[in-house]
Amino acid sequence: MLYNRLDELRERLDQRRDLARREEDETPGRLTHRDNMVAMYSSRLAQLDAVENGLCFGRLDSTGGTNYIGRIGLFDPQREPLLIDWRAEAARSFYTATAARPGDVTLRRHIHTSHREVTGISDEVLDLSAPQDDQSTITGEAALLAALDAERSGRMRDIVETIQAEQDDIIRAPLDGTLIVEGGPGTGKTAVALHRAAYLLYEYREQLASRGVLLIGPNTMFLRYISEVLPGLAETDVLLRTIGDLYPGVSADREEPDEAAAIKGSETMVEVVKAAIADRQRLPETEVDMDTEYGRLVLDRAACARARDRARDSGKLHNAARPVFEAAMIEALAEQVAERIGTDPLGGENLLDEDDLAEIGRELVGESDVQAVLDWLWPKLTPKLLISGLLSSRRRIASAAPHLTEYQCGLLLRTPYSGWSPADVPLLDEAAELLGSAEDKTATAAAERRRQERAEYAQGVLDIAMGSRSIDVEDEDDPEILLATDLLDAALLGQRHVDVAYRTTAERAAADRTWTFGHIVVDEAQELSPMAWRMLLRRTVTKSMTVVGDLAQLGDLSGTTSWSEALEPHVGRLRHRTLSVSYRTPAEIMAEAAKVLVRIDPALTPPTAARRTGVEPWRREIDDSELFIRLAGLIDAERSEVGRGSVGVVVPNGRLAALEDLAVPDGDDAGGPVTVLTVRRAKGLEFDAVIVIDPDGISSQSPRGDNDLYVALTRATRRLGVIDVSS
Ligand SMILES: Nc1ncnc2c1ncn2[C@@H]1O[C@H](COP(=O)(O)OP(=O)(O)OP(=O)(O)O)[C@@H](O)[C@H]1O
Repeated sequence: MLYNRLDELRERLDQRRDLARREEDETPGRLTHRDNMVAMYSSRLAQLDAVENGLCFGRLDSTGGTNYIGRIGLFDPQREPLLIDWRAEAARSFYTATAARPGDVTLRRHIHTSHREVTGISDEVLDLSAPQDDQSTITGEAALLAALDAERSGRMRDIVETIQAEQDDIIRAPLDGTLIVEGGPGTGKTAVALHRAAYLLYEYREQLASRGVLLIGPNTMFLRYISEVLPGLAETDVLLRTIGDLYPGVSADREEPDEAAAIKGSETMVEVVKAAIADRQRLPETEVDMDTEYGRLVLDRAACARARDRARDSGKLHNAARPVFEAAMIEALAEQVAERIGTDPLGGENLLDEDDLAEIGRELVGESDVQAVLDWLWPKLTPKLLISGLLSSRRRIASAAPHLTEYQCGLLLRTPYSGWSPADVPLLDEAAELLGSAEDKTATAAAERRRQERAEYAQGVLDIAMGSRSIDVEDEDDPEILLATDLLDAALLGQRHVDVAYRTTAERAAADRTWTFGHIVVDEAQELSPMAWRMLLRRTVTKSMTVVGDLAQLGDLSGTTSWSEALEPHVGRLRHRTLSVSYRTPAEIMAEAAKVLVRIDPALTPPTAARRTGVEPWRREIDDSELFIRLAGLIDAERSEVGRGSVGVVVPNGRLAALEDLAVPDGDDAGGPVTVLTVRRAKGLEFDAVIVIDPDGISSQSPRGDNDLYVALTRATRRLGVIDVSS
């Protein structure tokens, strides 16, 4: 019945899309309207396709009746609920009712399906005095344990069927303010962060639809790993980004030494960027000369300094202050011309008046020699020009960052046009803030801004009404909503000829550096440097954020060591929540990792493992010369243990090149995929079996090497092996 309803809805959307496609009115406004409608229907259809598997996964019996819980809400034609969206308040006790505190819940049933078939159920009877079906068994943990033991495919799955009470509490926490979620490895921080994004988009639809939600992850491999979770929950309007690709038009894939990244991440770089800009506001050694139609004109250093001071004192950003500098320089040049051609031979006042001077000034501005001098003394700068100019000149680095040693200056130095590293990106953003736009602020620019605002408004209203709302599918029947979007389209997008193609909020946000989001979720947040936080905090006006991380897993040298120090000065008081149970790492493996955790900080305690597997971690010592060949054999053995499950081989940075040929990216006849990776890449990921190579090498590769080793040892869901390398 549920699937019949889903099919009906799909068919209806499909018909509407066809109808929209056949729209024949070819006037520009109607064409845009048609394209928008087609895109929106397509995106809604994709959302319905995404919930096909596991559409309904739970049943909740309470004294008030029976409800079915699923990925979306469905209603019958009489508007009676058929399926309750997992995020609705009515579904909440599915996650929170316990035997000790059942509330009015009598039975919780997990329904297991494969495609459209029910393959099993597991029941938890919460009120033992209630009449029981003979078939019911008390299997509250069965669904959870089955999920935890399941093979990992290389893509994270959602946990919507088995969210635990402490996780539910965080997922449904109010939107306002900044929430810090801490928890050890495998406690579900990423899972909770993703489900919270989906929940917030459902619960605060109108607030968030037009501004969108941004999720920051540590690297692109991680973003790929989590990329299927939100679409599977029918949410497509979350922008997933690393800090390195948050700046539109920049893809930061250049590698650099950790030490260089650490320098760039420090907050002192704000002053360095300011100094680099000041450095580009030059003065000539003695004088500058220009050939003009009035002959050769010369301005001395003092005259240039006066013009520079006037521009600096204007309080404007560098690019906006350029016209001030230009005006002061032209004034000085025009006076020189006036003296030359307007002097009264009889000794009276200069023969040229204000208007003449202005006319001379206008002519001088158009002179190419004059412009070349102005560009040299006060160039219009883009962030990319400024930062690449800074980092490719030892002289400029030393002048803008006098606090750095020569060795540190050398670390920052790079050849021009050699691409951007992730740590460069917050510098670009800082530069963009300090430079201001390099475009002339002409009337056209203002008009463009107004046009954008109008388009954004229209798009926002559309998003709210149609595009990015969560699926509460019966709205599809609501004539008011359809009428509203049709009217908006006709009025705003059509009659006013505002030329916006339909783009999701996430797409529009991705293209706009100054976009501010309705909510920001930061995963592996301990890795963010002070400069990265500055960049991110510019993307939120409301400071509504969910920040998840674990300080014990901090690897980045300029990362976060205290949440309150990093954030409270910018966002005010923080709210804190903790996750205490590790769902990934079995007790046997957690015991191994705990030995490293005490080295990091004896006061820290590891999370409690949700399960034991009975499989102890193994340890071998292998001679360096035999490592490759013997490791190949050990990987094969692990693959046969975990079937189609995944194997991860975590190596010190320096061994990656020698061992990466052992990877089997997509799996083969012998088993599932094998990934060979450094700790940085492994962050946030998990594998059925993990082999950690050369733990001492990992520990000693960075001042945070023990943290890295702790991360490496906690990536396995089932099996762990450790190989010490001797030489
Ligand atoms: N309630 C749950 N039901 C089923 N699986 C869960 C649950 N909570 C977490 N998991 C699973 O546990 C594993 C670890 O979760 P996740 O990656 O979110 O943890 P984490 O705290 O982010 O870990 P790390 O800090 O090591 O990156 C994932 O496979 C996740 O799906």
